[in-house]
Amino acid sequence: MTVDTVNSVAVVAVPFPAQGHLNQLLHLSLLLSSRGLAVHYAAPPPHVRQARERLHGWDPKALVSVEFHDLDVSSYDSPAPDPAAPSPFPNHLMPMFETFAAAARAPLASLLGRLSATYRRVVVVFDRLNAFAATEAGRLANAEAFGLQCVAMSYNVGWLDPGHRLLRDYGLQFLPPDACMSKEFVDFIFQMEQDEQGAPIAGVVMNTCRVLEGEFIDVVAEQPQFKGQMLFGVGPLNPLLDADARAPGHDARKRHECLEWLDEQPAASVLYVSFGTTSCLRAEQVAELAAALKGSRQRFIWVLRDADRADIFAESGESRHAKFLSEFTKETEGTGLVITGWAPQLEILAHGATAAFMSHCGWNSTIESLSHGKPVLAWPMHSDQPWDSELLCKYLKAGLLVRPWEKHGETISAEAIQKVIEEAMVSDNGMAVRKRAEELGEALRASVAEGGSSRKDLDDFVAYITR
Ligand SMILES: O=c1ccn([C@@H]2O[C@H](COP(=O)(O)OP(=O)(O)O[C@H]3O[C@H](CO)[C@@H](O)[C@H](O)[C@H]3O)[C@@H](O)[C@H]2O)c(=O)[nH]1
Repeated sequence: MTVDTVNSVAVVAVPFPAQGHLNQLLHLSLLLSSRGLAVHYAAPPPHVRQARERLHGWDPKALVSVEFHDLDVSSYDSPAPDPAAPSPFPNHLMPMFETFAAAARAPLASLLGRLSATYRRVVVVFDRLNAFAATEAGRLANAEAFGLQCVAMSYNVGWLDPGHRLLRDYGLQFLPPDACMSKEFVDFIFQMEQDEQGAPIAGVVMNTCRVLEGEFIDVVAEQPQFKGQMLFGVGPLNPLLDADARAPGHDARKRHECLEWLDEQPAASVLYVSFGTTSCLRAEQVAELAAALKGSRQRFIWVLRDADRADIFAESGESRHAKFLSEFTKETEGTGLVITGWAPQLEILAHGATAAFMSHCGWNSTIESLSHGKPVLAWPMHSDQPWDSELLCKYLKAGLLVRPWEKHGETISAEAIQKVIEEAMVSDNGMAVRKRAEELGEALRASVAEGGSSRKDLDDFVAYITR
């Protein structure tokens, strides 16, 4: 591949505007720009800013290698999430999702038009929720489109055929999408799929790899919907940090205080607790979890925050738990830390003092945890998370279930939570699950290293788009 071949290709990344998606396309953008490709990242202005400010695991200086573009969309409501809502799905984000889907197409088309006039080829890598980007790429003679799959590939197997033999063989349950997502969001996905039917898609880049989902990737490749598409399993996309948990280019003066605290703790002694960016716990559930953490006498870091707003910069920064926290932090001083702001999750997971992760099983959290060799205490909240929890606990055997999704309407008692914490942190079974996660961590590291399957798929993807 000559320098000219690389230079004559522009990659345009089009993320879906929510943290768990912005993040993955930014990792991929940085990986591609580190290979010398011209990469453009296009999103509504607050989401460009969000993706840049929350970048993790990379030297922030790397951001200069990507060109960021604002896709101006009209204003939308950005309400606070409702922790007491009957459905755990973050429906408060719907006005923004709908505005984005309707309005981002025109500014994207104009960006693609400009790039198409300058470059030999324009490669659009779009979040698979944004199929309109593939339609726009299809209007240009020198553009092609690849979807980025931001959730487990095995999720597609369940989505296409919940009774598939592979699921039956492993005793895995796939819940219908409309059980775990709001009706509005399911309708939104189907509407987008329908509108863009026939959009020309060259292939799918997957934030997963053969170590985790080889059998499922093979099944998906056989499905009529994916026939003729190339599949590239390039994950984990998140950087893999060493156990000293120092991201490249890190500035010791800006290191989060929780990392200093972790430095003081014994190896593999801390439970990390966090539920991503789209979930809230009801006040009574917060109290039960707090009692479990205290009762277990295990060291912990707990990220206690609500779901993001559509525009995270509209957030007040105040925690609704401030009163409860002033007491709890006194009672647990020395044993645990509570973070109400943004936590450096990758660094925490990489740290040698971290033993395990109590998580809602968002796909980022799942793959970030496994890629740092840490098991998951699975507490799925909505969307693909119940599936990820099945995969983690029953298939990969690197997770322990805190509570099945079916009980999402109930408050889980402190005793029940504490039992799982103790199982993970001190029992023989917990040790076996931790060992299994460690093995997977090593296998994932090997996947992205020279000779590994993810490295090869990324090489193949770059070779194909620069052909
Ligand atoms: O204080 C925090 C909180 C979160 N994170 C990061 O934020 C991301 C959260 O992503 P994820 O774990 O996937 O959870 P959600 O934010 O809930 O992600 C949404 O998007 C995912 C990808 O589509 C889906 O798998 C989830 O179900 C969906 O809720 C991860 O990279 C975390 O490392 C931090 O760094 N610090």
